[in-house]
Amino acid sequence: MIKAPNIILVGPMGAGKTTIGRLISQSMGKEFYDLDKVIEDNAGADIPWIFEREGEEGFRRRETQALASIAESDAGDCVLATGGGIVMREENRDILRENALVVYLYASVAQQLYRTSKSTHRPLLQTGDPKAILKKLFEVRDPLYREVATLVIETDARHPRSVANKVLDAIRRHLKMEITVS
Ligand SMILES: Nc1ncnc2c1ncn2[C@@H]1O[C@H](COP(=O)(O)OP(=O)(O)OP(=O)(O)O)[C@@H](O)[C@H]1O
Ligand SMILES: O=C(O)C1=C[C@@H](O)[C@@H](O)[C@H](O)C1
Ligand SMILES: [Mg+2]
Repeated sequence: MIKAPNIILVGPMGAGKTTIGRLISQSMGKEFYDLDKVIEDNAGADIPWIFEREGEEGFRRRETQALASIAESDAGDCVLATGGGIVMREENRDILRENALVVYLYASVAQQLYRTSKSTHRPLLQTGDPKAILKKLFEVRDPLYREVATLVIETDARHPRSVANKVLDAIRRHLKMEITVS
């Protein structure tokens, strides 16, 4: 049997990367990592604290280090949920493309807004009108998510379990296709 590669989920805040990542890791029998959590564990502090003390630039440095160490070392054995801004650095996009099967979880701005509205742990949404911020981020980032992704999965109007099943089906189909063409 051909071993599946590392699976990395990208997409905006509230797309469901953490939720869906955990579900598909269980189904695939792979280790699950959430990059935001890895960054927090490495720093011994939470994301709002890192943004406050080190600025977004400090957070992005930590994010690149954490991504590189997981993507390049955990050969084929993990599902990694990233943070919404992972595609902002070209260096990160190269790591993503070279080391994993990347899945873009697409969510409309309306869904992003709804799903992020119940929590206050995302510093970028604390500085103004969340809808306008999410819209602006989406305009910049949607093409970058598409640039690194092998698979794009729509998540609006779907229960997390149903999104997870859709992702698993798409991965299976994709890997079979890779086997027949190579
Ligand atoms: N398909 C879905 N339908 C409805 N709610 C969802 C769906 N996916 C995730 N959620 C809910 O949306 C919220 C945000 O999900 P989650 O934290 O998984 O997003 P994320 O993509 O990891 O965001 P971030 O980039 O900020 O880490 C959670 O409360 C989760 O339960
Ligand atoms: O969209 C972003 O830039 C971010 C998303 C979160 O997952 C965290 O990684 C952090 O709050 C930044
Ligand atoms: Mg998350």
